[in-house]
Amino acid sequence: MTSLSVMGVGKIGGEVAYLASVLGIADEICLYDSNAALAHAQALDILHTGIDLSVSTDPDDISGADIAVFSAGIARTPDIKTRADLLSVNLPAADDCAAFLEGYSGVLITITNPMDANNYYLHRRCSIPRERCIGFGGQLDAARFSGYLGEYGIPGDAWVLGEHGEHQVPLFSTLPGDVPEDIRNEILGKMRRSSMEVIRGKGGTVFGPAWHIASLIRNVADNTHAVLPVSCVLDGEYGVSGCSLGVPARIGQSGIEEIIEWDLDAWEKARFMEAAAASCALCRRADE
Ligand SMILES: NC(=O)c1ccc[n+]([C@@H]2O[C@H](COP(=O)([O-])OP(=O)(O)OC[C@H]3O[C@@H](n4cnc5c(N)ncnc54)[C@H](O)[C@@H]3O)[C@@H](O)[C@H]2O)c1
Ligand SMILES: O=C(O)C[C@H](O)C(=O)O
Repeated sequence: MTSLSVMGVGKIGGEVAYLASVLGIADEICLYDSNAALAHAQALDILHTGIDLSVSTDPDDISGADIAVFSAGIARTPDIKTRADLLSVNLPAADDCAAFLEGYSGVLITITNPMDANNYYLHRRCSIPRERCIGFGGQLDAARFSGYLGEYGIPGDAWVLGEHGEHQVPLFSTLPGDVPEDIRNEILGKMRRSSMEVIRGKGGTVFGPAWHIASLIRNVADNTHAVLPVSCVLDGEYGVSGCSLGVPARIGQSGIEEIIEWDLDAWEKARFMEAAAASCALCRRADE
């Protein structure tokens, strides 16, 4: 029995609620949106699948859920160059949803961009312990990285740390073979541009992120202890504090069980520290 609340049930939140329902990950869901008519319609649409689950649109039920997803706010259009550009426009949505998360004792998953800064902001604003604030993005970035590695005929598992944004850090040192710096930079450039190709074509990324968010929710619900690339509020790990950033972490029912510190090579370390500087600066701006 897992209960899930989704705050912001537009393209991504709606798809996550649908997937969590049809995949049997959650059997109790609460859907909240500032557009109450949309939340009502999404609830009805899910109920019309005929799946046996309970669906609420009462915001008072948000804080009772085992897992809460924050996906409310504005998404990028082709005119919005970076996810960081969404900070000030999405803080009001974070504040609105934070009001429902006071004293929250479940696991919060942050989706809304800039995801790392919003994860840090909600951790502080709602006093939710950092272990229970998981930022989503690394699994999606890793899937994209894996696609590019395939294009270049490079074998190995794809991992992406750092910021879910311009400062993402694909790991090449964990691959079996050496990848020269010019190829690393070429692949990183493609990764930075990859979601915009989807946004331009269909108005937003949905299937890719929703699939991986559902998988993250399942890992929490099923207490798998799997190691995944997720954004964690750092307190000295990797030499960084004062922001949330993508790192390998063990995930279970209580949230982040362990942050794992991997040895990065010089190229990765330099980019990880750039990511930390960028994320810390955004987090400070959010706190102002
Ligand atoms: N982390 C990731 O990998 C990832 C992936 C996809 C999308 N996103 C981000 O998720 C967010 C949502 O994207 P989307 O495509 O679903 O957008 P969307 O516009 O389709 O849906 C957003 C929903 O949030 C609601 N909303 C806005 N302000 C609100 C508030 N104050 N309180 C409650 N609800 C509010 C809107 O009514 C809308 O239904 C964006 O910031 C987007 O960039 C992140
Ligand atoms: O790129 C975006 O703005 C949406 C999301 O963060 C994504 O990576 O698909």
